Amino acid sequence: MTTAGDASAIHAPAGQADAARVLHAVKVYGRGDTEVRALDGVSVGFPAGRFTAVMGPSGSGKSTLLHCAAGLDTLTSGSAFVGGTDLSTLDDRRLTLLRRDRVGFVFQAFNLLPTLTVAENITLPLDLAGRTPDRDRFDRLVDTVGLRDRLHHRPGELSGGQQQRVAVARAFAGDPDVVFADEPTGNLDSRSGEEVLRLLGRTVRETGRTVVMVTHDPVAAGHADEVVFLADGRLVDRMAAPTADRVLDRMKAFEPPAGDRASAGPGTGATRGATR
Ligand SMILES: Nc1ncnc2c1ncn2[C@@H]1O[C@H](COP(=O)(O)OP(=O)(O)OP(=O)(O)O)[C@@H](O)[C@H]1O
Repeated sequence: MTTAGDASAIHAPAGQADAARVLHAVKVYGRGDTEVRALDGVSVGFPAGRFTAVMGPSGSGKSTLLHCAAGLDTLTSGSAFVGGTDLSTLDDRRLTLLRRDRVGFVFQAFNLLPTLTVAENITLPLDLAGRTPDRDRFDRLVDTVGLRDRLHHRPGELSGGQQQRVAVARAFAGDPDVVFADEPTGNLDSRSGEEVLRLLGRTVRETGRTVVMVTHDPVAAGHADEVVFLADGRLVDRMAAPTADRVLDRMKAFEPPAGDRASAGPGTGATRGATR
């Protein structure tokens, strides 16, 4: 295992194509006194057919990395690729099309359309693209997420866990290159969260899809094939075959020394993750 500060030695396993990656990614918010360097030269690939979790303390740049890798935000410098496509070469229209056709999203807040049924929410990306959903594929997806008896319900009639499973089905409906999930279990109780995590893991393993998930929670990260760790906007480690305990141990290294903890205040990522 590599150590913090030795970022040059952190590589993905050799020989695997990346579904998405960023190279020398820098993201600066604000300027002058208020400048924040949210990403400070991150190079990381997310291998195709794998479930990768992104972890790190609060403010380490996880969401920024996810948003820039997914084309929801632009880098200050460096490059972001989905498959072989360099996002910086796309104009707004082509970027919108790439997000619609090649990327799936799952957000903490579900983001379902309340007036549409479950079935309509799932096929929405395809409908927007003018594509006809493949019936068999749709059926398999509905069975995988366990929502067959809820297809004609509206999101408001579902539990949070069920709503997030709809969001997962929607994210995979268009057969995207990669699904980006930002704290997908953040609004769920631990049992519903566990179901969503198992669903993500199963979908990756059974269909060869790719998932990149930001989380604070070592238990959530333990469902991934690999965890990448950020600290202060830099990639500091990768862990293959993670378990919740190993991830928690690694996160403890980010906590301030005991003497500094009182002044650090509540809510570092490590602390929050450990207590969920
Ligand atoms: N729109 C913005 N304007 C200014 N600063 C921002 C903006 N978005 C993020 N930041 C800053 O960039 C840094 C990284 O933020 P980011 O949300 O990526 O971290 P994170 O690791 O996802 O944090 P958390 O775990 O708390 O969600 C933080 O210091 C944050 O305050």
